[in-house]
Amino acid sequence: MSSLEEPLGLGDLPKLSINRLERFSPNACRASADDRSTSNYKHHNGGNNQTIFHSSSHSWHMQGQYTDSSCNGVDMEFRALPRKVLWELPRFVKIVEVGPRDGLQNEKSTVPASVKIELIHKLVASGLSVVEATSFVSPKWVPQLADAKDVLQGIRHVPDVRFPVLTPNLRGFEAALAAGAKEVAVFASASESFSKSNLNCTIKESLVRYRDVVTSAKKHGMRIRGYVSCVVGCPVEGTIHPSKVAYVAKELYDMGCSEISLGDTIGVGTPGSILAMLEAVMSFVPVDKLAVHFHDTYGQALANILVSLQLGINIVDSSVSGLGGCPYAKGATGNVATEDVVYMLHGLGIETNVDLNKLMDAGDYISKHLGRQSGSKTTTALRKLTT
Ligand SMILES: CC(C)(COP(=O)([O-])OP(=O)([O-])OC[C@H]1O[C@@H](n2cnc3c(N)ncnc32)[C@H](O)[C@@H]1OP(=O)([O-])[O-])[C@@H](O)C(=O)NCCC(=O)NCCSC(=O)C[C@@](C)(O)CC(=O)[O-]
Repeated sequence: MSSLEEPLGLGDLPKLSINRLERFSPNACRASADDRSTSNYKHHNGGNNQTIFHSSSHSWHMQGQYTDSSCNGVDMEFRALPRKVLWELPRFVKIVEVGPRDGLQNEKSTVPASVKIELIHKLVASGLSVVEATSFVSPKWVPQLADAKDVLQGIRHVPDVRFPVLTPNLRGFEAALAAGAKEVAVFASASESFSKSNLNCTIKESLVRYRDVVTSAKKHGMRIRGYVSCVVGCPVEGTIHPSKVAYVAKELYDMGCSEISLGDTIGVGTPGSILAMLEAVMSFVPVDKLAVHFHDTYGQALANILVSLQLGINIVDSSVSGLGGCPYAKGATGNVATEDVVYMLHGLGIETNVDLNKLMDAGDYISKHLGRQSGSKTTTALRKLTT
């Protein structure tokens, strides 16, 4: 990665020539070795999820206590800020790339299976370890993904990467199994209207179907992801109450889904509404089982991710180049771009194991195929700098 692609961190701020910020350079007012030991090293989720507030070799450090005598009261006050805001951030975030499925299911022209396969290979080459590959849904409903079997066939030899696929019913599950899927996802909604338009059934009916899918998947030792869509708003019903989301999330979790992804399908959430929704869900589902899935219709997705991370969530869904939109959610734009998520996370010193450069190559590949500019602001900015 060239220096241009390195996200600006706090350590870069003195270059902005703002005097007061110079105090925040990485070498100013370093914590003593003792400070960096136990008191500033926090674990949560029973120790599985280390927070960023640690003393590793990230591009910048945020120790919580400072013993350097040159630090006066004002310094201390400013130094408390990153601690206050960033204390809960995880050290590592798992990105679930949904571009090949969520991204391409809404395209006007159908993308050939060979292009989808090449895209998935490129995404994997960037370091992504979970790529949602396709859906085994009715081709009458989503013709863009009618080639699900061919896509799975084309990636069957890729080692060490998880490729979950969407299954709306037992029929889809069986087709996925026969095609070699090792992991499936079921997708319910917190909105009755959306459930009807997306699955042609009520929320309760969908949960009954999913119980069958989960039971069968478990028999085959498969991991099951559960989605809840419309977690803050529905294109028909408007605002969705957090209790409805909590109910569906709990049902999916209780039936055996190992991870619950909370989808703001139409991208109307703000950190305020997301916080309220997450608080409700977290009363029923452990935070380390939750993922967030934000569409960026109103430009709120990165802010919503940040607030989710602050609450302890460390799994984020995103779509390369911001591809996407749901065919049954009018007006919804793409998912938050994976490139932008990676840029933000790296800027916060959070590890992802993703190479931004290679990820942008994957984004360029699919954008070129679709004949349009990348929907990633990071790619747009960096490409301008480098060409
Ligand atoms: C659930 C159904 C099938 C019900 O659709 P239906 O019409 O009520 O079902 P049906 O049982 O009457 O079947 C209709 C036809 O589809 C066939 N069929 C039935 N099932 C399958 C299957 N699995 N695979 C292939 N074919 C299937 C079935 O055999 C029949 O074929 P026909 O006899 O007419 O020739 C339909 O509504 C459907 O496929 N819906 C999926 C829609 C979809 O994929 N939407 C996008 C998902 S995105 C999302 O939910 C949000 C998310 C996850 O991204 C998160 C977020 O952004 O918030």
